[in-house]
Amino acid sequence: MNRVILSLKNINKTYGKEQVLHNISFDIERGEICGLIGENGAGKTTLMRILLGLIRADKGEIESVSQHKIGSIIESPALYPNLTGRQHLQYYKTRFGLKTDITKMLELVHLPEPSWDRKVKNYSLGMKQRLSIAIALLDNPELIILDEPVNGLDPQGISDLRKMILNLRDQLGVTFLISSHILSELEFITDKYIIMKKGKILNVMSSKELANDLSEKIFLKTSCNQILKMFLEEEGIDHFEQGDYLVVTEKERLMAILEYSIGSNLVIQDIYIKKERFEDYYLRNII
Ligand SMILES: Nc1ncnc2c1ncn2[C@@H]1O[C@H](COP(=O)(O)OP(=O)(O)OP(=O)(O)O)[C@@H](O)[C@H]1O
Repeated sequence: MNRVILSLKNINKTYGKEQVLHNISFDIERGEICGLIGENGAGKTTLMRILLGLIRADKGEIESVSQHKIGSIIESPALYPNLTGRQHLQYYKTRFGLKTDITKMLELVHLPEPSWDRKVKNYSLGMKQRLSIAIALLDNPELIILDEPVNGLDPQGISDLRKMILNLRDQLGVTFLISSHILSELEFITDKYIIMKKGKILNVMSSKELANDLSEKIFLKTSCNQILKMFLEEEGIDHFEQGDYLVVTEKERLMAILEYSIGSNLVIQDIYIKKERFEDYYLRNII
């Protein structure tokens, strides 16, 4: 079975004289959680609106599962302050002639039961997000598109949203395309990163590839760092000093460093390896 459920080929979009999307191409596979990452103005929202058929691309092709199987929360969803959560789902269910079990949807998005019959004007932002996702799920979509869903949520809200997205993927097999301008917000849940800059695709990489790309540094504290430093300089091993530590950026030279230290009777007082944070990688490579 073909696992690709959405395939973009050379999507271009111009507003007036400004070309905001340049030859955007990538595939999304069934059940994947894809992070669409890019700084403000990179073109994420424009691309998502094209995917949803809200605006037209100037050029390019989108091959997808049937359009009605894409759910989305792309702009602040139309929530009515004086309706309850349950009434919202009932309203959309009737409007679109659906047969979905409303209680199941409310449970799936982990909206606490006491709030089901409370007016939405009393909901927190996180609860509104969950209700919006429940609405998007009503039509049993294969793909859900979320535009910056993390915006405005506190750390607990972000963690709850991540758990909910994983649950929906695992329980219903829903595929997600989620935009964010902060890489670490989607860390731990994203299978694939689609990284955009100034309307272009900079990179499409799996989370594993990204993890391998994160640099690692060895922090070393010995009984005499000066002796070790001389060795590093002689051998041309890239390093710098930070407080009591020598920091080596070439992890593959670790064995040589340890052999030298032991051979020179240096006592290794502390050693640890620190992996680059997602955010630093992002700053180093993307912005
Ligand atoms: N309706 C429009 N008319 C003219 N220009 C537009 C329109 N919508 C977006 N743009 C421009 O297109 C570019 C991409 O905007 P877009 O909103 O897609 O980026 P984004 O990555 O979603 O940014 P953000 O993270 O700020 O939401 C920007 O330069 C923006 O000013």
